[in-house]
Amino acid sequence: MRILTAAQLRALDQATIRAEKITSGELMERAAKAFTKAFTRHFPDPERPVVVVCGTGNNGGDGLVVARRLKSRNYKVSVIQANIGTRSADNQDNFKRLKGQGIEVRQLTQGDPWPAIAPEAVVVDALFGTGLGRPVAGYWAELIDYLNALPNFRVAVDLPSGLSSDGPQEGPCVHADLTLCLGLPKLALFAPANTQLLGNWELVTFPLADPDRLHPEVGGGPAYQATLNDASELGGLLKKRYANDHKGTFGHAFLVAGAFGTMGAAVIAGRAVLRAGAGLLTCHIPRSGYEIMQISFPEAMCKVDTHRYHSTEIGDLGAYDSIGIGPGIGQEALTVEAVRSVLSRYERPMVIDADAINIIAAHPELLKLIPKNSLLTPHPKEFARLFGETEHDFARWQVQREVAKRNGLVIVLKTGFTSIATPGGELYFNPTGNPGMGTAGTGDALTGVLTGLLAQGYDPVTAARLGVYLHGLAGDLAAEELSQEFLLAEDVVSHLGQAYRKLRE
Ligand SMILES: NC(=O)C1=CN([C@@H]2O[C@H](COP(=O)(O)OP(=O)(O)OC[C@H]3O[C@@H](n4cnc5c(N)ncnc54)[C@H](O)[C@@H]3O)[C@@H](O)[C@H]2O)[C@@H](O)CC1
Ligand SMILES: [K+]
Repeated sequence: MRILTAAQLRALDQATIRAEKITSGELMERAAKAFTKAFTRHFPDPERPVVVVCGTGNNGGDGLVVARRLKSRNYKVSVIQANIGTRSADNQDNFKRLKGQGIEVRQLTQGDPWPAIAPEAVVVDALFGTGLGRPVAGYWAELIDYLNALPNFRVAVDLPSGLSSDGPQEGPCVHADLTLCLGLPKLALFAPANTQLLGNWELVTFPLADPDRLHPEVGGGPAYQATLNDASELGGLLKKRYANDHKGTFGHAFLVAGAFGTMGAAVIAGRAVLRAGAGLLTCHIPRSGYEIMQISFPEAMCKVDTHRYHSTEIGDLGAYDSIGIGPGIGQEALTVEAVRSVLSRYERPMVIDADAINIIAAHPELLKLIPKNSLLTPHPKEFARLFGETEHDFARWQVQREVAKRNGLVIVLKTGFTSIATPGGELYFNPTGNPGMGTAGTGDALTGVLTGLLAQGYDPVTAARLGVYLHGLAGDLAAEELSQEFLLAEDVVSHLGQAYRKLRE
């Protein structure tokens, strides 16, 4: 599913109107109908009052249609009409259509005292959407502050009013508890800095033209800026398994993980490699980790280092279909040399995580040794160590894209909505996962999943998109069953089976 800028969304609306021979009013009706359906799912009780706060653009127009539609379902709905500027044509039409419906409308003009809103009412925020042209200021900014100070549950139409859809946040913004985003996702939904403003968000879909056909209309460049991974596409990327397949078919993975005190990282990552479907796994570990590994994880084969506590000398790599390196390896000088040697000798895409990333950050000359199309999986702090600090989420995505392209790498930036930048310049966002996964070892599990997918012959971009999705989905299924608080990394790994099954459905 494509992620478009506000300007591209406007072009898409026009393309839809032309292609389907409908009016803009009919498109607004479509959007508001889909919104109302989602809204009534969240708030099924028509007795609970709903106050729709409408602006004068099409976001306000949506709000007016929503009010009319809720009224026809017998909801106790009223409207506050904020007279911000000139009404858009569809706003005007829908304002007229409110007449005679028995909906109370209160007008709000600059300088008016704030309207009273019953505390149990759901406030529907339809002041501004993607048409926001500048930060909200003056009286209307104070209205936003007033709404934010109320105890009411706030549901945003399309975007919380005041939110910048395509860039860093400037100015006041409604703090929504729930955002029902219309049509296609906007980049702002994925920015960690916007989490508090958006509340939970959901996408409300309705038929729109195909954005991939928009190119000429938006004046060059790609017709979309990023893509949201969705199950229907990813499910189709899963490889089939045949009756005569055997462990050789599914690849032999090699994992360099663990040190004295951090052998758990090797156990978790190793389990994830095989649970993701790789045929064979060999782990390179320091001598003191040998019993730990063999006892807790008998399915793995072990290559034991000459050093008791760290990995220092890593042997022949020729036999392996994929390599994962980094979880728990530490940053000892001898380990730095071991990483250098692996990076310079292996020629296929590999997975680089955790301490291997920190080692590369401390020895930037290593970046050039990384085999092309390898996967790097930094979290934001590791990303900053590698590629420098950025001012905001949008700048970081830009840097992520540039470094992925320049170095020919797949960069997996681990956040709430993990982003994946590819050597071809694409940016993908992942929708699965939950805060319960913020617990020790889940990153090691992701390294294992990715290494396991590469071993099975998935191309690196597909491995990243699938791996991040499956890992997050396994975490979601585990949290559903066990609660977010209870979750351990091993629960994520043990739910990979259900995640695969669900994705194949
Ligand atoms: N495909 C879709 O998703 C559709 C979306 N529609 C809705 O249309 C919205 C966009 O509508 P518009 O483009 O009319 O824009 P908005 O309704 O978001 O706001 C534009 C209005 O606010 C004014 N304005 C902008 N920034 C301001 C500021 N800082 N202070 C004061 N006034 C300001 C503008 O001059 C204009 O009058 C979307 O967010 C969505 O809700 C639908 O109606 C049509 C279909
Ligand atoms: K809004």
